[in-house]
Amino acid sequence: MSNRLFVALDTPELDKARALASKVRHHVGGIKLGLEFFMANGRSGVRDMAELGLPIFLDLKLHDIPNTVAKAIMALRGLDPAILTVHAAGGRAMLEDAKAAAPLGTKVVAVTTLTSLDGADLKSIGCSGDPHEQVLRLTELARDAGVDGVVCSGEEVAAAHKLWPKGFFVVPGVRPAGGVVGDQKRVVTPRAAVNAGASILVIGRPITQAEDPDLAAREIAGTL
Ligand SMILES: O=c1ccn([C@@H]2O[C@H](COP(=O)(O)O)[C@@H](O)[C@H]2O)c(=O)[nH]1
Repeated sequence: MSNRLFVALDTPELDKARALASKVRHHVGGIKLGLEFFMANGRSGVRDMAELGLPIFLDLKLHDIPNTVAKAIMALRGLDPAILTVHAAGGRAMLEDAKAAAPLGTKVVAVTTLTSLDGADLKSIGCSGDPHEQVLRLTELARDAGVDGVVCSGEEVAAAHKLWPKGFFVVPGVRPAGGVVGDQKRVVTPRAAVNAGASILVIGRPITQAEDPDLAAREIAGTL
């Protein structure tokens, strides 16, 4: 992928998403649409955004029993996003069925441990080990289940890449040096994420909430 920067357009407003995408389109390699966009705009909204001609990453983070996830993915047929997310914690059978249900051209990527969680959060939901161990455990599971890659933070991507040299690694929780971290807890800079082995970076607010999103995207892309 020539430009590894995917912009997260986290808004329910189609017009706003379209306007932002038009502003940054020359500095990003793709567009990430998440739950808030999909809940508000559905399939037609995704189709609308695809008209810009950039790859679409549909970040729905599906997590349910295997049959339900597979049927949900089949119901997306026709949209054929470049990338689609499911939660690795759904387990091996769910990951296998998700991959089998997805169109050939769609990379199915498993979320390992949300970048908004730290060790204390994991402990509070009953997970033993720190985020690093949890990411590696779920990376092995995703690899063995036959999906295309994982989502992890820039703090774990080098170790995950070592476990799975042919995997596709999506890294959110990325902030330019000194940027506002917000609700993210495991954060690295764009350059550090790429150096550690990220296949693509997902960056939202540092671009979409900047005074000049076009300039912010250009500056970030320039550091990669
Ligand atoms: O572990 C994860 C998985 C997905 N995300 C998504 O990435 C973007 C990050 O947005 P920022 O504004 O740059 O924080 C957002 O759409 C999340 O849903 C993540 O952050 N962490």
